[in-house]
Amino acid sequence: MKVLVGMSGGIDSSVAAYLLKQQGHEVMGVTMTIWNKRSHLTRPLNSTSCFAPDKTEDIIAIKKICEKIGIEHQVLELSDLFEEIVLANFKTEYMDGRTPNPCVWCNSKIKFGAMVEYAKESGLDFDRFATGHYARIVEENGRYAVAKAVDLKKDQSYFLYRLNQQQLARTLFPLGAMTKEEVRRIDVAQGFHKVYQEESQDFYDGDYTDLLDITSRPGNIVNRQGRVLGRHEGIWHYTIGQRKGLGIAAERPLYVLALRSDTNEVVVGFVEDTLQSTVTAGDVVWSSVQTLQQEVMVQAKIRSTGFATEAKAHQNPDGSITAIFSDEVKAATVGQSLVLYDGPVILCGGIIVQAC
Ligand SMILES: Nc1ncnc2c1ncn2[C@@H]1O[C@H](COP(=O)(O)OP(=O)(O)OP(=O)(O)O)[C@@H](O)[C@H]1O
Repeated sequence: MKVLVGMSGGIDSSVAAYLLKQQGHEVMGVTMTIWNKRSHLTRPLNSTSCFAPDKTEDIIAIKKICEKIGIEHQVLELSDLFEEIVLANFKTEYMDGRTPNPCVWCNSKIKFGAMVEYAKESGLDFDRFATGHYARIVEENGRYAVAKAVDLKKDQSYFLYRLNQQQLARTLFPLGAMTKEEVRRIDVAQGFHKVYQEESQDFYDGDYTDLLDITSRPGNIVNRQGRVLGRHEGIWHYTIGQRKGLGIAAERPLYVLALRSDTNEVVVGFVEDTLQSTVTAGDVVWSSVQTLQQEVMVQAKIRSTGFATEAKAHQNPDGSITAIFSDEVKAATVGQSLVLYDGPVILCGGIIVQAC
């Protein structure tokens, strides 16, 4: 089989490409560059970031690894698309007071979407696209679904729930059944990386004001009753559930409860105000099932970190999904994703529109 592997220069994609080659596939590496338009920004991330390999030395290092594995390598310049699709969405969401997860968006729209299509249009010949993600794809009753990785500590299935059936059908995750330890051992044995590489951590580690080309709009920090407690420098500097850095003295710790874009207010409250039991998500992507015909018990995740917890889920007449958690969850955030699992397998997921 001809397999195109997304190469970030990190341990995981290097080992994924190596394993596919060992299995006898015809492998080729591809690296997308997406930050070129924004070279004025501080370096987005550590050297293994999904978004980092835009510097010449990074590309040279990736090409060296590909040479070692014995595969061809191509660079695809996608900064226009990244700007149009991921950054534009990120900006709109933030300006509207939501907290988006750009990695979820980028995976479905760019990495497993536009990049793969662009690679085909550029004349690259391949049957499957592979990455070094820790996740699995299962096929049942004619449908593909994303499932958790065997190494639960490394599981990245949450970030991949928006992949559609067509994307899943052409995708391979060679590391899904491996532990990070095993992968690291292969990397060391093959000498792909001389120094230990940090994992990708976040989307962008600079100031969002620079990234989004927006000017700060100071406003009020208020409590749930509307009483003004302090001032803020722009609502996008805050995240729901945040406790530190509010700069307000109170008898008990305060948490960010909501970001109101219409009034430009940050709403704060006490820990008990951050707890919710009912979370609703729209713009649903169906993975192992096409619909929820009746109420089902699931394990649900409302953010990329932490484990899934028990909930009862149902589909609403407008197509959205609602999870009612057995134990209250903390700071479910509008704009993040609600992902429902049946054991290790993703049933569906969507963008959180309401939590109470
Ligand atoms: N710029 C890129 N071009 C092509 N594929 C990429 C790029 N960045 C990341 N990928 C693919 O997406 C996978 C997951 O990316 P992520 O940023 O989560 O890195 P990671 O888990 O630290 O993996 P790695 O160790 O390979 O960097 C990578 O293993 C790689 O296959």
